[in-house]
Amino acid sequence: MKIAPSMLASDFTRMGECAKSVNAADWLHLDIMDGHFVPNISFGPDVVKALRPLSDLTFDVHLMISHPKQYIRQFAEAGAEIITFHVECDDDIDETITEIEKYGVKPALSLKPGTPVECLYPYLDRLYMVLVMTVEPGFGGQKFMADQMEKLRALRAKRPELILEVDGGVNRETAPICRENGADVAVAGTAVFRAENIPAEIALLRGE
Ligand SMILES: O=C(CO)[C@@H](O)[C@H](O)COP(=O)(O)O
Repeated sequence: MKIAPSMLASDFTRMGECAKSVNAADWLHLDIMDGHFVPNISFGPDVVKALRPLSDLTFDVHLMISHPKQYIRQFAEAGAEIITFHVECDDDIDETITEIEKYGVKPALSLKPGTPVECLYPYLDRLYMVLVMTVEPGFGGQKFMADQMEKLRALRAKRPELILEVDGGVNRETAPICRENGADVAVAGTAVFRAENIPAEIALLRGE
């Protein structure tokens, strides 16, 4: 399982150093929150752009915003390689996927814990990845929701080749549950950035 540390859990006074500190990981997860789709506000495309030259990891941008379509160009130009947006957003889903594809970025969809997995089915053929939220989006440091694992199993059965990412509450205890249920990538914020030995923690979460 690949590990994508979430910069939301990093020390914002030294984000550059924090991005470099997780170079042993696979992807860098960048949580974008607008204070409307979720109650929290994080950071925007300028921060993604500033971090881009500091890391060779795949930039995995997760848009928790009500109107993703109008911001796709900015995040693509900032260096996003994967852009995930939410099936519950207020924009047209197919049009937003088309906008992501227009910039040569890989499109992904996410869903909140209360949203049935079937809501994603009409779009699966167009997606590179699905991000299954294992907490209510908005804040780091929440408890992992194991009941979301059935979504992973349903998606794997429906589209065996689809990349499946999990996000929220992933730590030493819950990472094995994600692996057992077929997650390809796990986002981990608190577990990675609060670790005493970050590379060792990443290896542990990967299952090495
Ligand atoms: O998108 C989110 C929260 O909305 C996640 O990326 C969390 O930020 C993951 O943080 P931890 O649960 O690992 O602390």
